[in-house]
Amino acid sequence: MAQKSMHVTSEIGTLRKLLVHSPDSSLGKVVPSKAQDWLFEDIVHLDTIRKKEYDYYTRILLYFLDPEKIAGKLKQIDAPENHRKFYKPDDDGFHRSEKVIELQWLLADILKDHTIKLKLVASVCAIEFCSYETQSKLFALDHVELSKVLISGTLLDGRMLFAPIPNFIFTRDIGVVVNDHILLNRPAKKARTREALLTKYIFFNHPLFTSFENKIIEIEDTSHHFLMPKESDDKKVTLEGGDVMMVSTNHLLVGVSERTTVEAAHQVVNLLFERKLVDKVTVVRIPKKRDYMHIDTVFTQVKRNMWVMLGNFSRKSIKKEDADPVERILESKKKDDPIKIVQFNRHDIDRPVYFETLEDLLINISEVDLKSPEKTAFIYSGNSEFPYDVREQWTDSCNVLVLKEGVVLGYDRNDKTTEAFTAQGFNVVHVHDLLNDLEAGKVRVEDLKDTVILMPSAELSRARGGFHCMSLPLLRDEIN
Ligand SMILES: NC(=[NH2+])NCCC[C@H](N)C(=O)O
Repeated sequence: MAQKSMHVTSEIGTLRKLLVHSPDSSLGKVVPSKAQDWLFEDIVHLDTIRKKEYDYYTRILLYFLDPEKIAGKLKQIDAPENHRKFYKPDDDGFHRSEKVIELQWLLADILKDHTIKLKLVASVCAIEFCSYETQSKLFALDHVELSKVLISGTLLDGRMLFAPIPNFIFTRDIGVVVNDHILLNRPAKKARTREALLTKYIFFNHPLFTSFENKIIEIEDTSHHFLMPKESDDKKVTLEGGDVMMVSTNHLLVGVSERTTVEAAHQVVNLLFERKLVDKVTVVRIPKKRDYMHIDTVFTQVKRNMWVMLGNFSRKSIKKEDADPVERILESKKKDDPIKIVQFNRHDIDRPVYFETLEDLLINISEVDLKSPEKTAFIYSGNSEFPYDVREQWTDSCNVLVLKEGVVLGYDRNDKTTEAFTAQGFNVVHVHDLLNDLEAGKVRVEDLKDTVILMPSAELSRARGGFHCMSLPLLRDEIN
């Protein structure tokens, strides 16, 4: 059988291809007064985020997914006279990996085509309300420069035409591969609208994605929404990839959250069932809160039988409330709405299954869908100790990316969560040391098992996303 070029059936199969976007100058343009609108809580230092943080992500991804590009060459690549050109998408020396795929590079590629350029410039100018003159000016730019301007919003001479899209590094939210299809998002926040537009053009037009022909799923507003008065926003259709998880060949999770609406989840269930893409869709409703934003900020998978999650949604914290009824009643006023979990089965759609707690669902996935013979284990954010649990969740302790089963990338600042990994028998290694050992031949990627790779995070974490958010997996090995 020919090797599939785009296929994802789990969160934990060995990662072979993904889409990323390295921090462009947008991140250096976030101003305090716009930080919240642009979905950052703070401003970040561009040079640090690039050189001291994100470059490590690129290196480790290439080491695992496309080693020919990097193994044994790091010293040369990082020599000062090379000025990081290996990491710069618009530079001739850019790595151009077809495994660790950079969106800006793909965008520049499709803009070589006259018709696509025309359509995309007009669409961007329409959503950004540009003048006709600006539109003509943009159209006159060459494809590489135009790709930069469409992302950063700024011309080479420094003139700002429209807002940057600093959240473009969170490629997860753009779309999710469901078996051999891709489900595109519909962002809830205005700050992320242009991202969705640019990537839609890439998926429909770039030759790398020909295997997605007729397999791109888009969701649309319904007349229920656009004919209604403005207040009835519950019919709005928005969906972000952080709320979608392909947990097994036949099973997709969809979060209903600050970003993804009930109406969108409803459409996803129907669209996927019509196409017989999965048998089960579980809708996980979490409180609409900035801290949580998507389901992947409160849990992600580590191994077939292991998950990292926020204890607030744990069976234990729900039980604790039974202890003292007065306390429970008073406390419950300020507690989050409980999580609600409903699972639909394509063959018996009128009889959904309800799960009481998040752990019940995750155990069911591990033991029923993934047939794990071992007991399911949970690692809790901040080891479930207040206030570390919520502090570390805020800096994405629950948002890890699996490179291969049991080998995950996480932030180095979440100390208590890291301790909880150690208690489960995990090795902990800093990416810097791991890269040195890999280059020295002391360690091989194939030999790594049950390991948390700690990534520098002082600046990156202020953008409010972790490595799960910074990745759009396109190909993962099947797990058996
Ligand atoms: N899948 C995720 N959790 N993505 C995180 C996105 C963070 C980004 N600043 C936002 O608020 O949109």
